Order: sequence, then C-alpha cells, then structure tokens
Amino acid sequence: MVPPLAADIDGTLTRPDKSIDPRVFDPIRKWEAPVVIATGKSFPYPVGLCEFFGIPLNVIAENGGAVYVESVDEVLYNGDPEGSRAVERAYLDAGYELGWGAVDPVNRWRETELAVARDQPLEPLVEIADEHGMVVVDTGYAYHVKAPDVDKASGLETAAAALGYDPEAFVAVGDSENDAELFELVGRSFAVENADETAKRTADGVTEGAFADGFLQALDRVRESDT
Ligand SMILES: O=C(O)COP(=O)(O)O
Ligand SMILES: [Mg+2]
Repeated sequence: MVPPLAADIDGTLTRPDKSIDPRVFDPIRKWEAPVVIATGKSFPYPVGLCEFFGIPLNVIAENGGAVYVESVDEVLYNGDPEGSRAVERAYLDAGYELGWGAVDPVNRWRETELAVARDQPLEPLVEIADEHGMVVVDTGYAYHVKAPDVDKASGLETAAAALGYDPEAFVAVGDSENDAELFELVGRSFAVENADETAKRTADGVTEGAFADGFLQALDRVRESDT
C-alpha cells in the first residue's frame, strides 16, 4: 500500500510559468492513499484544485492556517488573522502596497495570514512583522506574513488526525522554505530540483527533475520502495 501524500502546489505541481502540469492529474487521482494538497495559497485554490483533480477535498491552506478535511466537514483554523491584519495596516500606512491590484485575488479569501508580492519592499515588511510577533516566509512566489507557530507541519498534524493517520506515515513533496517544517515532520520527504536551499536541506531527498518532473519522479521512487 502506498503512503498518504502531502503535495505542495507552486513549484511542485506546476510548470515554470506557474500553470499546473497536466501530467500530474492522473497520478494524483489514482494515488491509492489520501492526498492532502498543502499550500501557502488561500483556501479556494487547493479546494478548486482537488475538485478538478477529482479527489476528496483534503487541504492545508495558508501555510497551515486553514485546514479542511472533507470527511470532517469543518474548517479547522490554526492561524489567527489579527497579527497579519495589523501588519497589513502598518505596511499600508507606511506607504507600501501588497502589490496584487485592487481586487487582490491573492488575499481576498485569505483568513489567517497575508501575502505580499515579491516586487514590494521586503525589509520594512520583515521589520513590521517582527514588531507584531509575526514572521515572513519567502516561497519564491510571494512573501507570506504568518504566526511563527503556524506552518504546513502544524497543518498536517490537524489534517492527519482528521484523516486517522499518523503524520509520520506521510510522504511530502515540495519546493520552498514554507515546506521545511512539513519535510521534517513526515516520514519521507522530497524537494524537487528547483527547490530553494532550505527545502533541499530539510528534505530526505532531492529529485533529479525540476517542477512536475521531480514530483512524478518522487512518486515513482515511493512506489518502487513500496513493491
Ligand atoms: O503561493 C505561494 O506563495 C506558495 O504556494 P505553495 O505553498 O503551493 O508553493
Ligand atoms: Mg511551493
């Protein structure tokens, strides 16, 4: 039996242009154990992705801040929005912008943390976050302002308990520093070749292939050791 899987989205299931690599659809849909989509993105993105993969809605959103397991039918919050809202206000008051335009689809449905575009100034963001007891994580796709004790690992603890699994039973695949705690928690972890140094250092293995090539290789490696 294959182990349950925790899969990151950006940089892992995607092509370099951020689109989902269509080759991941069937392997994810056919995985014979639970798949949890674990992302820094807000809740609707992984929910939509599960829907279109045709798998149960098992998601860790907002870097662990919001967790949903379909069979439990309740959103389980690890994060608290107050800290990131205060950072947002202070950053905007200081004259900076979040960088996603007026509609801001990146933060519009975000409930526990804040994402700032990477073309916005990082230094004042880190300073303001620190003043509010928050931390900034750079995923390579956005700067995320979150509580220090909320991450994909605390999210997986919640999701795994809801699914009736031990977190150590999971295999995780990811690409950036927001996957590091998750990599340390699970039984087996892979960073894809395009991963940042933190992800590569904390993963048990680094795939030869980048992006979805690496993700598919990781699944093959898991299947090989399973037989
Ligand atoms: O949206 C981001 O910044 C990163 O998302 P990811 O965790 O799915 O890679
Ligand atoms: Mg990623």
